[in-house]
Amino acid sequence: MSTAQTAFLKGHGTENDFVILPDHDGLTELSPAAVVRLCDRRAGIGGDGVIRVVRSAAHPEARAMAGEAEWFMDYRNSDGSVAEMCGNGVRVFARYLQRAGLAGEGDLAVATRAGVRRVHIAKAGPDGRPGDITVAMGRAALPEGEVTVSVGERSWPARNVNMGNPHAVLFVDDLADAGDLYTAPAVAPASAYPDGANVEFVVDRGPRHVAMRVHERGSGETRSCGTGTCAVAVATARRDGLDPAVAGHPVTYTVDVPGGRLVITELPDGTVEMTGPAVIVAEGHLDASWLAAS
Ligand SMILES: N[C@@H](CCC[C@H](N)C(=O)O)C(=O)O
Repeated sequence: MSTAQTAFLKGHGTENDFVILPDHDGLTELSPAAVVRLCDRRAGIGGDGVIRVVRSAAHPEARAMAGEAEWFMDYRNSDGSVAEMCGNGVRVFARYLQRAGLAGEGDLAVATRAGVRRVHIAKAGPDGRPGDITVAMGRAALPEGEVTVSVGERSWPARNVNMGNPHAVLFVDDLADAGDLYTAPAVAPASAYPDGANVEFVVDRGPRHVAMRVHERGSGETRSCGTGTCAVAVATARRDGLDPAVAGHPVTYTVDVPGGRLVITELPDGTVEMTGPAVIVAEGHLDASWLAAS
């Protein structure tokens, strides 16, 4: 990374936080080691992941989507691994584009490794507070087969939900049942998740209202996971005997996370919409020699 390419921003969506690297022309070599250094909360900027902002036309994985979406979200987990999709990240990505004058309030499309996602940036409030952002997250896939999640000696049946990235959703009596989540819960069978899993622990809060904790693949416990809230809403709806495709009307769940609240709606066509906040908190420049040392 050269000195001319070291601008960064820091942002979060319901406290799922990211280092944002504008690299519009795709000139930056971003190694897994550099991602780990950037996400380090003591020796780096700190974050659950890194979002590189690249023109779709400038990225080999996104070139085919360039006609539909000008911008590609190159998302990395804090351990340096690549992920297909990040729900909170897409909202923060859109907020970055808005702040940079590259998108306005209203509709835009964002290319991700899970495909193009359509985004709507709501108007700012009368107090100037930025409007919430809604993302069309695509359809949830619900692979068949039993899945079990274990923490220590305890095990629960879980639902396999894929929102472009893999999730195991389980219902517990108390969110404390998840334990300290310093290590990843065990998910079996391994064959259900060849690329690993994000794991969501869910409790009921009221009618169509749940709360969750998450252990994210590649990042550990985070304060929120957008794709996770979508997986949770769909899994909870099925548990409650609700399928919008059968009912013929949308089904909405409020999902509380440690870092805030997201509202998730599954539509009769099977697609899922996520609405929530996105905040840019800082903007600056990285020391290029520090980053080059990784
Ligand atoms: N926090 C994200 C998900 C980020 C990717 C995930 N850890 C994975 O590896 O699939 C979200 O808001 O969806």
